[in-house]
Amino acid sequence: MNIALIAHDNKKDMMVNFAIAYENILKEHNLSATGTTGRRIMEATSLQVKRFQSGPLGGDQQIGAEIATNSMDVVIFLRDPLTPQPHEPDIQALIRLCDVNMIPVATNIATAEILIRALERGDLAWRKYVNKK
Ligand SMILES: O=C(CO)COP(=O)(O)O
Repeated sequence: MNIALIAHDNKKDMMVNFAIAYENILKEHNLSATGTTGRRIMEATSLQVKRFQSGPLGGDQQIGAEIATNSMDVVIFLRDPLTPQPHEPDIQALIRLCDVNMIPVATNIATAEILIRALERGDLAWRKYVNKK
């Protein structure tokens, strides 16, 4: 499965802890991330992560392009709803495209935990059968 990992600055420690806690599950998948999130995950774990641009510099749009072609299977995006983001339109567009393509997306840690356990159980195996680019 192709998994996107994204976290706003106030949620990056949480994302790093998530990646450490679930490293054994995540290592079985193809991981992508926005620039800084990906760097932080790779510094803290032995996971290999394909890094796009930093979010405010276009990383959300790059991952959005993957989502638009239905090439992401799971998106974990730990958003900070209490801090204004300069690239808010990019964030909204990314989440909208998940809904367009029915891609499972978690925007907080509580849902992220549920999604990763669903992934481990094989509940997301149906993603293999959707049309990809
Ligand atoms: O801003 C982000 C998502 O909207 C995250 O980008 P970084 O991982 O580069 O900080």
